[in-house]
Amino acid sequence: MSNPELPIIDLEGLRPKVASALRMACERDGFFYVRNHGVSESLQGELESQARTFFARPLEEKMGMAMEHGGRAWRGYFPVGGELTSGVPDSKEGIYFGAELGATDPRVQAGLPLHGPNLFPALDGFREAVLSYMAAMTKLGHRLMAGMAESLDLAPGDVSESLLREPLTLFRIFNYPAERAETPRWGVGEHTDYGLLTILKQSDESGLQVRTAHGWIDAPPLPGTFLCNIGDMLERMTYGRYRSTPHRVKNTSTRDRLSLPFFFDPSFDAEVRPLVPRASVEEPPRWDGRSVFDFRGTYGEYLLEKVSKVFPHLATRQLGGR
Ligand SMILES: O=C(O)CCC(=O)C(=O)O
Ligand SMILES: [Fe+2]
Repeated sequence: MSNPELPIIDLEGLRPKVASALRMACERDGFFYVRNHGVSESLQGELESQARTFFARPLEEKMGMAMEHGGRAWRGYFPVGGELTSGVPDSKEGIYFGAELGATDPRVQAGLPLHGPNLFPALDGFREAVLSYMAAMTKLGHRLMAGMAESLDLAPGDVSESLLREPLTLFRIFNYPAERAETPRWGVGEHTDYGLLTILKQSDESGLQVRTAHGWIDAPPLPGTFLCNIGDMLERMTYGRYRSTPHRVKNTSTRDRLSLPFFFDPSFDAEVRPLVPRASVEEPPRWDGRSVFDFRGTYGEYLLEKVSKVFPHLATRQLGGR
């Protein structure tokens, strides 16, 4: 199931060349690697080593910053089995982060869900590494979305003004424990991502699989690159011309697998509307039988509906019974 075919896009290439490579990748599988992305290797190394140190701590200590303590900001640690995909517990543990907002921020004062301060472990340098990495990823997210706009023959402002005034940036660090069972469980079941763009860093262990038109293929880590994929909102904006493609994870290696997805999503209050003319192609059938076009409302509402399914218990308690 290995596949060298997901394209690798060099971001230092000429702009029109990058735009046409993005167009081809997004019309095909919606998955592509990027190289020459400008994010420091030493920062990535530091973050990975901080993350490994954290996950190696005793469960009791990690539970000290569990998501139950994160309130409406929806931040913190969840243990193996704590998150569900399509109702089934995932074989992974992880930490949820987002933009660091203090108590005086108007959005926090207004009690807006998913906005607020992060929970950080008491490890020297952890907080700094996460915040620097999120800043670098936000910059890369804007750069990639400018390329996406160009790839759709849109002016940069068409996307940035309507959707990216205050992009919602979510960052997760996952650890998929080495599975010793003969039939390893799913680390994450089949799903699509909710927003615009996911930029993924993986440790040396493979495990991610992508459902292309030709069947499931592996999307292993490649040195010096990030793996990007587009989410439901980009599919919606383009009437399905760009694909939000299902993927899933199984760690079959004998080592724990770390993955660090960064989600670059529309502003919470943005209503995501199609930005390109409707093509004559039929909408392809979706993995979950639901259409990304039926939904009416803001991106925030779409997202809350999704997260309340993956953490039903927390959603009732912390988001007020959604
Ligand atoms: O761990 C991975 O490689 C991917 C995780 C993922 O698909 C997600 O968090 O949406
Ligand atoms: Fe995903």
